[in-house]
Amino acid sequence: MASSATRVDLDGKPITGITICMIGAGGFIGSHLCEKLMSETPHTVLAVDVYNDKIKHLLEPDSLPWTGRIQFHRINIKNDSRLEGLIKMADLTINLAAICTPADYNTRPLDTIYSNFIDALPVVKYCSENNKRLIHFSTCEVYGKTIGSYLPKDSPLRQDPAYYILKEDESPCIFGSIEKQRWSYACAKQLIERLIYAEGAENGLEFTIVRPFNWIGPRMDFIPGIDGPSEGVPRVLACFSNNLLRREPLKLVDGGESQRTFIYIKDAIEAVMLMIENPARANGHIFNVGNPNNEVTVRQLAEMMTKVYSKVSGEPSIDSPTIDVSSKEFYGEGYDDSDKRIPDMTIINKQLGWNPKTSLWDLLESTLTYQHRTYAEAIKQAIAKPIAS
Ligand SMILES: NC(=O)c1ccc[n+]([C@@H]2O[C@H](COP(=O)([O-])OP(=O)(O)OC[C@H]3O[C@@H](n4cnc5c(N)ncnc54)[C@H](O)[C@@H]3O)[C@@H](O)[C@H]2O)c1
Ligand SMILES: O=C(O)[C@H]1O[C@H](OP(=O)(O)OP(=O)(O)OC[C@H]2O[C@@H](n3ccc(=O)[nH]c3=O)[C@H](O)[C@@H]2O)[C@H](O)[C@@H](O)[C@@H]1O
Repeated sequence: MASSATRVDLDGKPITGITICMIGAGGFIGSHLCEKLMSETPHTVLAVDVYNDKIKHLLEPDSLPWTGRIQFHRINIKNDSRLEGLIKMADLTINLAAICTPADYNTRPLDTIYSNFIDALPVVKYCSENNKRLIHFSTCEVYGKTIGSYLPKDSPLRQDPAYYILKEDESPCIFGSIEKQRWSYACAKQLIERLIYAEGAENGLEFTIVRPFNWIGPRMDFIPGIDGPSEGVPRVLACFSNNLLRREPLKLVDGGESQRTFIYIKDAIEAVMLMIENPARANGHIFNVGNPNNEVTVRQLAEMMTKVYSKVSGEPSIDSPTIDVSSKEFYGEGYDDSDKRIPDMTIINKQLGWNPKTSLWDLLESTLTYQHRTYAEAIKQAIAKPIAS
């Protein structure tokens, strides 16, 4: 329930309720953001998506304390004239809609480019023309590869943070060649960032751009064959969860040497809330949102998830918990990878005073407890079915 105590922003001013048009509200991040907005703020959400399974618990039944403050609009933003009306009704638009799973970037590059650039264009245009504030979700993938990755393997400069820390206002965007279609997503996101920035500079659009660094937690993507296609390839948290639930080895792409920093979705949502409620501090900025303290290689992530899953499920791990696969076999031709992703936190710290809190072990423990509770029984039944029939 929205707290009755007066809520204030970072400058001590009372926060009044606003209307937010949230596009992509039915996805992983959108579902957590809607939950937070409903339970802790007075704001109203016009939730736009083609799916609503992940926010059903917020929409039904009619007796929920926030009834009337969230409305679902089943709209495909590619071709629906109702979008502009919703943006006009709102004080703020948050655009989360995108194709954003690496398995799609090199196998469906056209859909990826259309989704991340072309389909986002009208949203930017309507916000700019109607003087509405926009929070747009970009990605840490816009940084691409680190400068350090191009240095000789034995160069001592590889250990120098200047060659790998990713800074919003300084780091270049380094992508592979055009045949490496993995970068179709990053390139489309980069161009929409540039367009939004230009709308700000030339037409006064009030914008904030978010670059998430591997946000993970409950409701991320799907478990193949249970609540998504059997042959689908979700992001790494769901791939590894699926393997653990099915007692299969976790697949390490190209040796699992790439490095990532993972952040708990609930920590990241706190940062977005600060952006929503402190426009004067957030407008005109691009923010990295990640947890620089939670860096692991993908192999280390697999090992940690195996240990945590054993703990939460009470089942011992299998004898060979991981297996190596090539990226060509796993993702197909045209895959490439970001080598290392550590966010610089200076700007978000200065503007919003935000810091992540949750350790990788703790966030995996709560997330894998959720995965086990939600899926273990369904997986058992799915595995038993062919034998029974
Ligand atoms: N999760 C992360 O760590 C992460 C990292 C980097 C960037 N991002 C960005 O954040 C945003 C949200 O990511 P997410 O993890 O919640 O992804 P998600 O796939 O769970 O959510 C995206 C939502 O957008 C909806 N959508 C897509 N196209 C649409 C259309 N044409 N019309 C209406 N709805 C549409 C989808 O149905 C989905 O519910 C994306 O823009 C993504 O690129 C996320
Ligand atoms: O989440 C993010 O911050 C961004 O990064 C992701 O990209 P990536 O981190 O490469 O995507 P994952 O699917 O989560 O893969 C992470 C790493 O694990 C590896 N992987 C994935 C799945 C698997 O089963 N095994 C495996 O080794 C991948 O090759 C990659 O190196 C996606 O592009 C976006 O969701 C988002 O923009």
